[in-house]
Amino acid sequence: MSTHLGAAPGQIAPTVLLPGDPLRARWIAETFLDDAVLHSEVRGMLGFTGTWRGLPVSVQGSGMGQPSMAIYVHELFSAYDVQQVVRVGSCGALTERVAVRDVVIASGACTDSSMNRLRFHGLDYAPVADFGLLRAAYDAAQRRDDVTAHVGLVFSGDTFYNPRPELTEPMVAHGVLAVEMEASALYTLAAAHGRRALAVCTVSDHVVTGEETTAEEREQTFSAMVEIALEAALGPADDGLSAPVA
Ligand SMILES: O=P(O)(O)O[C@H]1O[C@H](CO)[C@@H](O)[C@H]1O
Ligand SMILES: O=c1cc[nH]c(=O)[nH]1
Repeated sequence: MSTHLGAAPGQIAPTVLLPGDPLRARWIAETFLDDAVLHSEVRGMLGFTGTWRGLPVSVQGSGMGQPSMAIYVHELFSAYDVQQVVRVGSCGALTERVAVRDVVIASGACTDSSMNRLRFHGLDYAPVADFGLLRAAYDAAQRRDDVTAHVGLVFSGDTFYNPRPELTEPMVAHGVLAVEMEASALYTLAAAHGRRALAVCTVSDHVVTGEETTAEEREQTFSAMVEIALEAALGPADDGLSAPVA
């Protein structure tokens, strides 16, 4: 056990999917994993371990915002030796190039959070995704015909209700596709611990058009994102074409 996770040593897999919503964690475990076991419910932040295509994988709720997420990811890395974390989140689209229910694979994350500046004594740091996970997620998304995926920057904000809407236009002009609340600190923590991280997010709402999904849809319907994350972390289905030549 660690301070905020109830799992016994060895109960968490080297690969963890990380939704903010603990109920999305339960839906993922029940929908995509075989033999999923609940191993943590401290503060209601549910964590499960099961298998996907025979490979061990865990799913852990992280809460909303970088301080909450960082508690869980720090403990996953330092107490459970987790090797790779793929955030499976929701995000708000900032540009009409991106539609509700599209998937955004975050190559890097800007932020207004002070967490990185505290770590680097006021200097800026550029948090980026693990390239291997990023490339694998892009490839997994390209194999599907049921979702449009975008690779680019997200903005990991400390506030959900944006106090500075005038910043949306310059951010979009500088390549930011969507807003969410965790990727930046996740990427920094992974770098600090020498582990792999990626954020794959489904667009739950559109900051420009006002279109939005319901809370239930955000909890239980973002399947493509989950399958892309699983394939990125654990490998594509064996299609028989990649078997080694005898
Ligand atoms: O749906 P999740 O993964 O929680 O992600 C997004 O949703 C929450 C805000 O509603 C924030 O955590 C944001 O990053
Ligand atoms: O942080 C978030 C997450 C989803 N949608 C938003 O607008 N912001």
